[in-house]
Amino acid sequence: MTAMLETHGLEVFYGDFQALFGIDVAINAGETVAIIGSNGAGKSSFLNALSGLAGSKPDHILLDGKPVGGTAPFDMVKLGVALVPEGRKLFPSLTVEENLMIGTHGKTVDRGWNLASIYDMFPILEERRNQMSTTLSGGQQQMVAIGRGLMSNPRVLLCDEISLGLSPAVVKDVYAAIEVIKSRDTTVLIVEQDLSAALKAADRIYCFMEGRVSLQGRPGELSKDAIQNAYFGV
Ligand SMILES: Nc1ncnc2c1ncn2[C@@H]1O[C@H](COP(=O)(O)OP(=O)(O)OP(=O)(O)O)[C@@H](O)[C@H]1O
Repeated sequence: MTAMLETHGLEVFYGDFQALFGIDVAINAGETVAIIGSNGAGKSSFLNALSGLAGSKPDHILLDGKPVGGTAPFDMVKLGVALVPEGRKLFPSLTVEENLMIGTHGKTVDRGWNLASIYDMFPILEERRNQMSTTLSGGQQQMVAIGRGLMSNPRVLLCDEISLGLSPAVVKDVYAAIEVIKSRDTTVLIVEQDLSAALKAADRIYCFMEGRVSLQGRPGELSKDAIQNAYFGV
């Protein structure tokens, strides 16, 4: 079976500095995959390459077996790969609804994500639809960022550190939304420093260390020690 999205020997450079050293990752349609790893392991660089924000060689990233590495970010969205960026990156001068609508620009296929389905998942956003995004709490802003990504009706949603800086109760809400997204046949790739959140949500995990995959497998099949070794390098 051809994976929906896969990388083969993916390398990412920032000038002379190499952040990723030959990453092989495969994501099948309908799966939720988590990339875990400590600060600087290369998780964001990986998502940036998948979303076209960081350059890569064409055949280092395959979508349905076709080379897409180095494709411009907007064209990746049109191909069905949407990013929920670290730090949310909402437009501060726009309302909640305007921020959500920005996401529709890359939409090429209707997979059922629209304002109604986003508001169904996050009712608080409907209440606040006309408020400026800056007036929302951190958790609500994260909901807008997830909603904006979904508004492009992606095949795969790439989520970078969606629990960062949120209280445990809000993290629970955000991950409840991930369950809804999964149940609607959207493939999800999450980058997460919160190990327990990642292990709970993911069908499979990849652990990165210093720009390389240090461990991969299904959460239930990996021992706590193996994960800690791969994560911290102890
Ligand atoms: N724009 C950049 N220019 C130069 N080096 C960078 C840039 N972005 C990231 N790096 C470096 O690449 C390496 C991987 O960083 P990356 O942000 O991908 O890791 P990460 O696992 O996402 O960490 P974090 O959780 O801190 O975001 C780090 O050494 C980082 O300093």
